[in-house]
Amino acid sequence: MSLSAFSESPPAVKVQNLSITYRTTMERVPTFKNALVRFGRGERAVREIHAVDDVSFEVGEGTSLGIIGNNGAGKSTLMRALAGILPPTKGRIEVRGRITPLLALGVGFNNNLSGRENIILGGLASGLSRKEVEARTDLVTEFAGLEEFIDAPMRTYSSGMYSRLAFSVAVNMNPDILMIDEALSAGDATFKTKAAEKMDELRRQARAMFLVSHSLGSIKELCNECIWLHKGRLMMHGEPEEVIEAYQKFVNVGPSAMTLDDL
Ligand SMILES: Nc1ncnc2c1ncn2[C@@H]1O[C@H](COP(=O)(O)OP(=O)(O)OP(=O)(O)O)[C@@H](O)[C@H]1O
Repeated sequence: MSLSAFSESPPAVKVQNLSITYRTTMERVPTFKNALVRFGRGERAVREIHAVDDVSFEVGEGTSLGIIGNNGAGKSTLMRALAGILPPTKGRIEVRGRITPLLALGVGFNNNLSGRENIILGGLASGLSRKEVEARTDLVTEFAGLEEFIDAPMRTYSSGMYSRLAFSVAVNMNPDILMIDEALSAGDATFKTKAAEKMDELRRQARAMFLVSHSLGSIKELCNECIWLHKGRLMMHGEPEEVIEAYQKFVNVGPSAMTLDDL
């Protein structure tokens, strides 16, 4: 499907020829000896990873965009770039509105601080004033169901408690553009239901929503558009049904596999 089919409403996000390249050193612990050996072989000390490679798309207001693709396809990197955490190596990103930068849930949390202090951190990071964040602290705590633990350091939290708080921060700061990376895996079954309801509400309010998930069922349920990335390239942009079908054909797992975690 062509991109123009989606561009009736003004774009909330416009991505043009975006490339993100990571530069990493070859060794965990660089040594002089290894550097000499590499120099002798004429090898370079840095490795470039083209995590996002010349990707262009537009998302109109009111869109819920699912982002799918195998491990390492570049989904989280694209989300980080959209949130302004990673600068584009090449290309442009235009965003209209305030974005919540809590992506992979809890990125940016400090484990030595209490839950309450991390709510403040997360809120400030999403562009609210301290007063605005403080006014929301009880709501965030209550949504996460962590009233008793909110003043304990986050290192003492279970992983479920951790992700419940991260999700609650992400969704309760009233972002214009909501970005969720695998949110639906947050917490137990009860919390999942609550999370899904909250996402539904936000989807109706937010200017746009981005959801990265390996759960293709969730993408179908929650999104009205979908992009599929493969090795940093945009393979397809269209309606979730058709993009998921093409993706499943591509990975040859058949339509019955709704979760592709092991890819
Ligand atoms: N900080 C980093 N430094 C170097 N390379 C990175 C970094 N983060 C990601 N990469 C590489 O960039 C590529 C894309 O990674 P990314 O995390 O965006 O993929 P993904 O689609 O979100 O994967 P997954 O489904 O496993 O979460 C991978 O090859 C990965 O190894």
